Amino acid sequence: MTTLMQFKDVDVHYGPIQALKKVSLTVDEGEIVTLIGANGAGKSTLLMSIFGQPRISSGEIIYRGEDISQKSAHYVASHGLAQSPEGRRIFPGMTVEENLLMGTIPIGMDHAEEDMQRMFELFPRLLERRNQRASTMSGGEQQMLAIARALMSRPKLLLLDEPSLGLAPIIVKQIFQILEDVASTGMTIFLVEQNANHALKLANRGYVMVNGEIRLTGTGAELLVNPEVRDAYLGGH
Ligand SMILES: Nc1ncnc2c1ncn2[C@@H]1O[C@H](COP(=O)(O)OP(=O)(O)OP(=O)(O)O)[C@@H](O)[C@H]1O
Repeated sequence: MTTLMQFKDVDVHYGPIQALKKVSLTVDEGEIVTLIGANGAGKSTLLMSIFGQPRISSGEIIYRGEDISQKSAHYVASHGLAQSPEGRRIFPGMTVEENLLMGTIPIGMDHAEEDMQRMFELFPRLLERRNQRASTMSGGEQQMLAIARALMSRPKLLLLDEPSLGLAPIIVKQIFQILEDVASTGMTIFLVEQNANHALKLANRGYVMVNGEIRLTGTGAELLVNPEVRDAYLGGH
């Protein structure tokens, strides 16, 4: 397997607070890897550090053989990394179509029309809403739009920050079904989630983060039955 992204002993500090402590993890091509952990564990910090905000204080972030930890967000985005951020951050006043076009910024408009059609096949709901302002859509639809927008830059690695956040269980199920569909196209996915149950069922491998440290790692199936994971993240079920 080819390693696509690797964190090697990464530390991140916010002033006196150490948010990431010697974090090491790998994502291989074609895998779905999840990072689970409680509120405040450091999951978003890890994702954002890929784009240089915050900058890491030591260690390396290797992407396709190159240390990208000191590169600009634009450099990272134009080299095949796309993120659907926590809270979605779509443009509320823009239509679905306009939001999708914003996703092409890192690569240019050459394939925009063709890629938009692909997104409408993957997300039929977005086709129905293509001329609607994003702010008028439901939370689940907005999440679909955020994922589709990230895919518009033809990423090699799709980074997702808590796609289930604030959504009703039935919608969460739909979102995870879509992620399975996206993964079946060969896309490599790194998924940060508090919803351990769904995330571990979807993922090939997972990491558990506690207070900025990687506490456990294993296949999704192994972590699902791990007693510590069950107690802390699956409500003991
Ligand atoms: N900009 C910041 N300045 C100072 N401290 C921060 C900043 N952002 C995050 N932190 C702190 O760093 C730690 C990790 O936060 P982070 O948001 O990465 O956690 P998380 O696991 O993503 O949680 P959540 O699920 O709430 O997003 C927390 O203690 C948080 O308070």
